[in-house]
Amino acid sequence: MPLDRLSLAKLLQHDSEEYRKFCRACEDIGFFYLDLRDQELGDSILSDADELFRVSEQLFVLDVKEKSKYDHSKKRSYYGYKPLGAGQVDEKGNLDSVEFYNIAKDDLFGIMDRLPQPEIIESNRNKLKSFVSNAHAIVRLVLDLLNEHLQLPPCTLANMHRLDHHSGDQIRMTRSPPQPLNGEVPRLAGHTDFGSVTVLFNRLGGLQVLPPGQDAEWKWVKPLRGHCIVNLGDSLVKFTNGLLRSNIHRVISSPGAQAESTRYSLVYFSRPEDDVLLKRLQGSPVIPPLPDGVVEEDVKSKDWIIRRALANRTNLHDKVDLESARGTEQISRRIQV
Ligand SMILES: O=C(O)CCC(=O)C(=O)O
Ligand SMILES: [Fe+2]
Repeated sequence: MPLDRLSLAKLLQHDSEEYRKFCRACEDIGFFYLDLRDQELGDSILSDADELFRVSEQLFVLDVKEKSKYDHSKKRSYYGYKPLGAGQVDEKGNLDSVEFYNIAKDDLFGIMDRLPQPEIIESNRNKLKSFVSNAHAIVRLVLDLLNEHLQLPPCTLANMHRLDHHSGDQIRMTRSPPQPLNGEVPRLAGHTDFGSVTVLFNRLGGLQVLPPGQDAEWKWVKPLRGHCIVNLGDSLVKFTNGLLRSNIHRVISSPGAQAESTRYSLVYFSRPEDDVLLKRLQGSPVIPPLPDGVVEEDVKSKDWIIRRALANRTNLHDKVDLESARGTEQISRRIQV
């Protein structure tokens, strides 16, 4: 997929051509590469990511019984461990083939009761915090540029995403075993991200996006050295009544010889603060109005995320209803009905 390659340095300097490309990418696709090289914040997060990929290897190598002590899904929390195959990916009942470990920003910054963590996480709290601070700075840049593009009152978006306030922001580490013979079933089913802005690092192919339109086909997103991938999530679609786009994406078996290797990814998900309502924002002259007679539901960020994160878990439901896991996928397709 020929995604834009935007430069962090240029966006921080508010280069007008880069800003224009950024705004277009957020409306049309909702996915772009961000070149992090030769910029202080960028170099810092690249080095955090290198270290956390090593931490992730040491985490996932633990015995599954040990890791499963940190599966909190029965307590309706998506933090901690999600075992391989814990989620259903399609109507046929096929299971995912990726394991996750989710670490709450609020836990790292001491604004929630600490969850129990394996030693390898405990001993790397400072690195994890550094990654969160840097990822959050990238998120803040994206939100401030979008705030300007939407002509919202200053800091409208930033004030819904404060680092020291309760939110579902999290780091996710993922590992997926080699699957050279299992090309048909996605490792992670097609979805839009639940929150606001995602900052993603991966090293092997496997990620695909579904462009807009009726006849769209899945396109590979190739990892690029020195870059992260940034994508927008459901809340920005809801805040802007569909002006901004949250692209459907999935993870399948890596292409060619890469299919023989274990795939890791490292993600930062930023999400609106827990009590923020996911509704069209007031005060922007460019956000389209709701159609006549449409009244939006009052759904809080926290409830939206928990519903989506746990809806496909086979240990929580007698029968998984994939429809109830959906977010803004239908809007993302941009198919006129
Ligand atoms: O592993 C990847 O490349 C993407 C993961 C992803 O989309 C997610 O965890 O939401
Ligand atoms: Fe995702």
